[in-house]
Amino acid sequence: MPTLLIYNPVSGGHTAEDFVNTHVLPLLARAHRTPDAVLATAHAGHAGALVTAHLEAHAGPFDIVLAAGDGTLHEVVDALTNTPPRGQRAAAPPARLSFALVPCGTANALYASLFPPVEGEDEDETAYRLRGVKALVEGRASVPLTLALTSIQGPPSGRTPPRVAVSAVVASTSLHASILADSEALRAELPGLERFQRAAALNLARWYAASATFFPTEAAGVVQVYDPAARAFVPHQNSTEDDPIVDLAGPFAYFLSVVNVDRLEPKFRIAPLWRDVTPEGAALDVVVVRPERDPSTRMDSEETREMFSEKLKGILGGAYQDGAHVGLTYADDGSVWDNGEGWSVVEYFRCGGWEWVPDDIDERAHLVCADGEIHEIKKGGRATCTAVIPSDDKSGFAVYV
Ligand SMILES: Nc1ncnc2c1ncn2[C@@H]1O[C@H](COP(=O)(O)OP(=O)(O)OP(=O)(O)O)[C@@H](O)[C@H]1O
Repeated sequence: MPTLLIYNPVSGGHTAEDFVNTHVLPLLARAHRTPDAVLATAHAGHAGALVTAHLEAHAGPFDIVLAAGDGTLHEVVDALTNTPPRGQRAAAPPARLSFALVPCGTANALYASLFPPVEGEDEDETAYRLRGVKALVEGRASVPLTLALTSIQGPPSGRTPPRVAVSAVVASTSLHASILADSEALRAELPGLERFQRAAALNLARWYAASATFFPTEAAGVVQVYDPAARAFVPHQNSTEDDPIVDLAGPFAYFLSVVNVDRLEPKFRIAPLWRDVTPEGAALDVVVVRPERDPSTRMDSEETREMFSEKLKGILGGAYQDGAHVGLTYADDGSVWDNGEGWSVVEYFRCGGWEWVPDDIDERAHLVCADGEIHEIKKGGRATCTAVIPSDDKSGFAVYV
């Protein structure tokens, strides 16, 4: 199958070029899979343009070896989904595009989720980073990717058509979108994961004024929510087959949906159920924290937000303990337990889609993050996110595992 190798020389710790030359190209050559082209990205947005141009000139299906992080993968799936087919892309029926990922980014959420690091296993780092390429050269089947399509719409009276952001990892608002909006400015100073922690500290006390709506998955027919007592997904109490849509009032502290991943960093398992209870068909897992579920939150004030920010830090810290946050509940006095009794602290939804309508007065609630890229909802607008999966094994995107 035609193979294209693309690397982003500035992803993460700038290791991609050296790693490709030293390890990836020799491995491909030994397997007689020398790429038809080896291309380096020269600027933001270039990965999408390179792949689109290549697919317009050559017929698929294609394998792409991608040495980069999640943001570069996002550029490729976003560009191909949003660019009307021309050339070979228009002449031939849709062809599947399969990626062999080489983790060279900062977070590498998708790679870490597909190949979760095993505690105590002392595989060396080079072998670990070559697992995706090994799966390709060993001829393993690629696994289809679910996509999250987030339509960013302006006010009903506006004339700009909605922009559809395509995610293969995350679509979020609230704290996560604020972190990604602020962390980019810290990239030069802090090239590693620390920049996300620094940006988190700046934003932990913010609450986001918005309302959200959840739509059911086709498979379940209802919106599901994780029940810490049952340790399982159950139908949300407001979702029935006749009336499955669930509305949620703000304020929100955290609102993050994922596809394909259970973690955002190798050890940060924010959506553990994605891996523990594999979704059937197209689905999104959405992790929500609403501060007013805390029984000790009596009124909204700066002091309350500061106090809740400490609690939120502890709650999200559960993601570093193998996803323990999803089992936390509130005692009557607002303290947080893990005994399964009381209100769940985190609302963990499995749904087919969601809608987010920010209040006009809250500027930060207008930010939406799609795989690290930040979009802004115009005043009076909304964001609507839907999960989609390839309709057959000849279309869409897939990854070698
Ligand atoms: N030559 C280049 N110069 C500057 N920016 C580039 C270049 N090539 C690509 N980019 C930009 O680099 C950004 C970051 O890349 P990428 O997502 O691969 O790494 P990362 O952000 O370090 O990792 P992760 O997304 O896994 O945390 C991409 O969004 C892309 O727009």
